[in-house]
Amino acid sequence: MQLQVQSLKRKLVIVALLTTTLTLIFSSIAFTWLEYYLTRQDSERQLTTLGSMMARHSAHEIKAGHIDDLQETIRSLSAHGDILSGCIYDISNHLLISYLRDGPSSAESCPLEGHPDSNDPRQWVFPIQYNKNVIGTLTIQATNDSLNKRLQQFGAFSIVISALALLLGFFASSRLKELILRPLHDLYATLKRIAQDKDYSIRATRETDDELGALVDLFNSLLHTIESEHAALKENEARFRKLATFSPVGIFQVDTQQTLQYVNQRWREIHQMHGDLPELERWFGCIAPADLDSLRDAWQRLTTYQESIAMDLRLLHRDSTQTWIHLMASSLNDRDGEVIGYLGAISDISELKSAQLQMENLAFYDALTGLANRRLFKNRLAKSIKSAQRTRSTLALMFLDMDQFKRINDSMGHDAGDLLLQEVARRLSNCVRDRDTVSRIGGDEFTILLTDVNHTSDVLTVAEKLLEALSRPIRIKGQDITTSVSIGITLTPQDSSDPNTLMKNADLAMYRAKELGRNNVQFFSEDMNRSILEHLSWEQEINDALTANQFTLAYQPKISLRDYHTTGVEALIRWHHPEKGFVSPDRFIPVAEETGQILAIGRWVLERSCTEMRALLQSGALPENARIAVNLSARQFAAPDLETVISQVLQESGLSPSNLELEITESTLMLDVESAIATMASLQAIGVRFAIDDFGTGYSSLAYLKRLPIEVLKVDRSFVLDIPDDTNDMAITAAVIAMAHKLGIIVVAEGVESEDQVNFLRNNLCDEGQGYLFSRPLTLQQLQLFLREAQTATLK
Ligand SMILES: Nc1nc2c(ncn2[C@@H]2O[C@H](COP(=O)(O)O[C@H]3[C@@H](O)[C@H](n4cnc5c(=O)[nH]c(N)nc54)O[C@@H]3COP(=O)(O)O)[C@@H](O)[C@H]2O)c(=O)[nH]1
Repeated sequence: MQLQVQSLKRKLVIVALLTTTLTLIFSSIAFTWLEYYLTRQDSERQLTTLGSMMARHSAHEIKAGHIDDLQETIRSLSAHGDILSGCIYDISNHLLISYLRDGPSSAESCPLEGHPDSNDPRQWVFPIQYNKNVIGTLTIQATNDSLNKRLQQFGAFSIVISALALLLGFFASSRLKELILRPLHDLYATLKRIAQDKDYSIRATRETDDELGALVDLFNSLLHTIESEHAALKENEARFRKLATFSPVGIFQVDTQQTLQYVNQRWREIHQMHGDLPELERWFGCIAPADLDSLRDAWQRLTTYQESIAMDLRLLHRDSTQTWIHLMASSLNDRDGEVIGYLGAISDISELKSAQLQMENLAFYDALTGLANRRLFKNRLAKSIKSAQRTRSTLALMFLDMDQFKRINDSMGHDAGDLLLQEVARRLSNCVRDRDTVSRIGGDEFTILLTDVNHTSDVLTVAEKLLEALSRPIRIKGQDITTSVSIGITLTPQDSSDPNTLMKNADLAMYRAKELGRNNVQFFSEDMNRSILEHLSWEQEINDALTANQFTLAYQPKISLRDYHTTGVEALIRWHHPEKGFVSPDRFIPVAEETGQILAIGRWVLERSCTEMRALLQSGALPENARIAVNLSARQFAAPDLETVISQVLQESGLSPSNLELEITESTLMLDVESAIATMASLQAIGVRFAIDDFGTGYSSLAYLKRLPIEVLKVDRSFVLDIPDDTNDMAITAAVIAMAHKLGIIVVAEGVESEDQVNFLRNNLCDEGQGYLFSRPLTLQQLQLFLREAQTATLK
């Protein structure tokens, strides 16, 4: 800036001097030339006049022959300093008389005598006339001496004048500089000081009354405005700072780089944070993990779309305590709308929250036991029903009523009654999972909501646990009190999906339990009651059957429909109950599946079938590529140790994996296709083959079928059953066979009972058949006989 001011000064001086110099040069040249021209003209006029006068005068003297007088006349030319020579000639141009300024020896001579005119002086020739007759000639030669002298004098004068003018110009420009630039410089210096000191009270001094003075006035008035606004701004800021400092609300400011710029005292108090301002991330780190995602989400929306924040959050302190805060934040924008930061406020709403919680507690919780009240229970029941409908899961609603509570309450007083209810509530809560809801819906009535019920037997287990928990004596006021409850149970979706109906169902079931002699559990539906009880007894009996070796295996041959040879056998479990007789696998396998007993049963079936198959193969009863097909239930298939179990069984029995075929139903495979593919692939890798059982009864997803490593597909017997009467079933069976062949899968038709069915299956190129037509499931001995007879028949 300084540099520019100096350059302005220099420019001003240079321009002034240059202008003056050029003006002087041009005017000097012009005046000199004019002077020269005029002086020369004047000198020539004088010499012409002198020559004319002398010629006229000489005429008389020549005529009169007065040569002496002529001499006198010509000598008068000496009065004129510039005349070099004057010569008078007669008519014949003979020199009569002459005047030579520098004497006869000078270089000058009379021109008509033919002397060279070396210096080229100016020359005039005048005829001398007498009575209009030319009687002679006068010549005059003159130098430019006086002209030159005059020019020299003029030049010297001009130089002196120019020098004076230049001096004057320099002086004038310095003065000008002083007059214009100094006020400008002062103005500049003032501005610089203001900028440096931020002191808007400084004023520039007005020194002139001209435009510069007006500029200073304008500048000062501008300063005045800025000073006032600055003061107002400072006042506002001071007010804000004071407000912020003493504010009961925590205030914070974040810049666009996401750095905390300012927090007030209250903000620090709420956060229990002192020292340097934390990074925004560290601040976020103080927020309870449960609220962090929503805060990040809101902050993202604030910084991206300038959406203001207003939310409740929990702040975690180092001492593990927490503070509820209400956070509000919005963007700060400049005049052009550009975001320049974010301003926010937080207030401690812990007390508000706890009051709210208390209110909620009053509204939703039982003040005596702290359990959910009827309102909250019904609320949760409705929500759980919806969620169970979505996830296709089962809920159980239990209605509990304390037996003899009124008697205890009346005899021991209400205090004791309250203590009893509190203890009952505690014991009930201890018997269920956290996600289940226990509530006291009034007096001595409790309800329990069990979510995600896997098996109905589990509900009974919980109910029995509750009965047991409450059967233990409760010590109140030094007295052991024995109490019991009657429990009514209803299930959704089985009984109803309406909350009120379910409450009514459970209530009714509870009354039935009371009628049946208290300390009792009853399910709402009779069927359910029966089936649950049956279920429980089956569970026990299966355990007994396993230990008492009541299970056996039957084998049903699979026959090639091309040449009717036995390709393998399917192992089917049989249970000969000591009292009930033959129990169908359809009856006990689902129970074993529910209780998990299927794992033990399944292992037994695998071990027995593999061992017996190995013996059959070794005896040559079956061809060496024959396979034993073993059914795997869903739970078995999903067991993480399936591969280990199969490998162990194969190793122990000595059966080659290539002689083992595992049958899995379509529905089992579809439970989790990806993991089914992985399980099958790992077993296939050791040489075990897979068959898909009951094909057509489940999802029949051909898309999945392509992805599953299946080698055998068993068409469900429900399709074979009505061949040749049901054209639909026939079309489906034919299509399934064709499709499976396209995928390179062997097809086995189940439940083949007639020749017509065989003909149809053969016509449609079905590979194998299994059914009563060929053989019912056989004992090992029967199978051996069957195979022997088949071999004999083939030989014949
Ligand atoms: N997880 C296990 N499941 C097993 C095991 N053993 C049997 N089962 C499954 O139980 C269901 C009933 O089996 P079962 O009563 O043994 O019936 C089988 C055959 O007897 C019957 N069958 C065979 N041919 C015919 C016929 O021509 N007509 C007719 N009405 N029924 C016939 O079909 C049953 C075999 O079916 P599948 O297994 O689909 O090939 C049954 O689902 C068995 O799978 C076991 O050890 N583990």
